[in-house]
Amino acid sequence: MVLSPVLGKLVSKRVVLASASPRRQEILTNVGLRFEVVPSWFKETLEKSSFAAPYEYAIETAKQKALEVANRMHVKHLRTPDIVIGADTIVTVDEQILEKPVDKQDAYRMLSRLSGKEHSVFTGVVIIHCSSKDNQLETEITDFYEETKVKFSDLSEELLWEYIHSGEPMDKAGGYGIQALGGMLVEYVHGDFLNVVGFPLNHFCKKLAELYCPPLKHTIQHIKHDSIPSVDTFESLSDGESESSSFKEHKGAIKLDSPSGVICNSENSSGVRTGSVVPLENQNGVSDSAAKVPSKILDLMDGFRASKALFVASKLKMFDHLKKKSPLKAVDIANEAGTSVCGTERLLDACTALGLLEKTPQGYSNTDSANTYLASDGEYSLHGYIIHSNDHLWPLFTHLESAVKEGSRQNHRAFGKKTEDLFNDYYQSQEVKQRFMAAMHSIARLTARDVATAFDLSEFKTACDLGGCTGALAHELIQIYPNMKVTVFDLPEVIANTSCFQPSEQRVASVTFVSGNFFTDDLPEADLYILSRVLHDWPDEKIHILLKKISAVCRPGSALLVAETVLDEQKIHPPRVVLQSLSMTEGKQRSGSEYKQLLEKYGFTNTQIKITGNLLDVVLCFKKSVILACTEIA
Ligand SMILES: Cc1cn([C@H]2C[C@H](O)[C@@H](COP(=O)(O)OP(=O)(O)OP(=O)(O)O)O2)c(=O)[nH]c1=O
Repeated sequence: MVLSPVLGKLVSKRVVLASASPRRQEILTNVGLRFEVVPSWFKETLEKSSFAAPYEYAIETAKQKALEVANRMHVKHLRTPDIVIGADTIVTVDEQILEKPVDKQDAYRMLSRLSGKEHSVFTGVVIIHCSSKDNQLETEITDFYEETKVKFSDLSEELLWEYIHSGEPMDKAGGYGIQALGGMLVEYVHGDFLNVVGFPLNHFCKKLAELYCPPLKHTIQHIKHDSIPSVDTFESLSDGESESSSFKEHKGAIKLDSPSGVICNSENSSGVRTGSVVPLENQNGVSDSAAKVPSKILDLMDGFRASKALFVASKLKMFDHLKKKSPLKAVDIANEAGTSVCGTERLLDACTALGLLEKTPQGYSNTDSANTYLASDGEYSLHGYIIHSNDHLWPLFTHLESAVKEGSRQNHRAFGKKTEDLFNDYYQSQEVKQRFMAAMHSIARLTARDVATAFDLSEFKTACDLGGCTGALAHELIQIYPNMKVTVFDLPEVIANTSCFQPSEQRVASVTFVSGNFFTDDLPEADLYILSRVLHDWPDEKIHILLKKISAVCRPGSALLVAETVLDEQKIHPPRVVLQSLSMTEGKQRSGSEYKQLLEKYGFTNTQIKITGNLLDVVLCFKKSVILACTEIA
């Protein structure tokens, strides 16, 4: 079992831990999993006597906890998670299930039952894969449990009450915490220690490996040529790395033009279906070796086609046409877009193959996510950023080879202008300016809620979003913190163009736009300064000027909030951000410890980092010598 390929696959997914347990959060954070925490509201009231075995009760409770969160996120927040993890820990002694004590007497009752005896700790875990079809939540559930045996020594009354008065038993199954003071009660532990603490990490990692990197089936497939086995479509082929085969069953016809041969199904040890390919020349007999199809590499090879298909369909507003009316035939869309019918049909089919559209005999329709993220008018539309990617990033990336050889940004090759000229260009040409602002607005809208709620900011009465562009984050902040007033500080050319991005119904008075250059002009006063997607773009000298200025104006009690994607300590995850670095800006992406170090240099301490699972993570730090408690919002 190797964990990094699994984590690599999960990094682009919205993973949610449906648990308020700080122990579970810590255990999963320690292995490098990136996840959001959304505690479950499910009440642990299942009828225990209806379960044949205690572990069944723990699994069912874990399942209900996770399903409650998956449903709530799906319905309320339009944010269907990809994976929800739930867990439930119980202690069993003399065939009785003990959960968390309700009061000290209850803790006494539990602990005295455990005194001098061996008991079992069961944790039930579920991993739910979620998807949304026709606005309905669809789930695939994997569950397991782990048992650990723990023996307590004989506990005197005195010791029992001393322990109960410590307060530790109250939020723990069985009324004790083995990882802290409760450790003194324990004579021995047989099995996974972390299982007792609330999460069986070893079993969980094995399960993830089974789901995401199933072992390759090297054994030869025996195929009789007169009995064609049931077949999968090409998408389900696995090189041991493809996600599609891991937990989705594909049914369909044999892919006749498959270059490699006939594809047949097999089941691995965990009951997960995998595909293997039998070379054509061996179909009449027994194959010597099952060829591996490196689907991940093939996907990477073809990635540019997929990106460009998305860009062009967005640029031609195909998702907008289909949002207004659907289903539509290729010819209707071609008429609307002023494009060729045959070209449009190929593009629409490509978008369908990529899962962006649905195709029926009546024509093409948007999927739910195309309606939400690709049509240009949606609240969370990525249209602006997609157009920026097509018009600005794509030309830059065609010169990647020169960029790597020269170690510099390739604006002169891509646009015939030097970096400096091009940057000025953003504020010269109205079209380029609007495009850039729309791109920034796209990302800010999509991330604003997670950035604004990563920490409880309610104690800050005034905030200043430096380089806050269209004010998308500012508007989210005043929604969540009605007593906050936010100043958006940006270049005059930007501020002059913000009107078309303003929400109609908001309390506009709480957001003020101020023009200025944050490197050279005085900064507005605020309790909280915000730098969202700023630091990664600038070289160290510029960052020095900016952070020095912010530090100088920060009053005691003031804080700085940095929203950036925080890299892991090896600086290889998440891949999206590592790839972003290839555009060779003079700035750089940083890991959590690098942000902490950087901010400390300018007198900011008590740094807290929240990995949100969204495109931006959040770093909050406070001006030195002032200690403020800032609690996370779950
Ligand atoms: C036995 C034991 C339990 N525990 C904890 C693990 C669990 O957090 C808790 C059992 O309660 P659970 O109901 O499993 O979990 P929870 O209420 O803490 O969180 P949520 O329901 O939101 O997921 O007891 C310890 O921390 N140490 C121990 O030694």
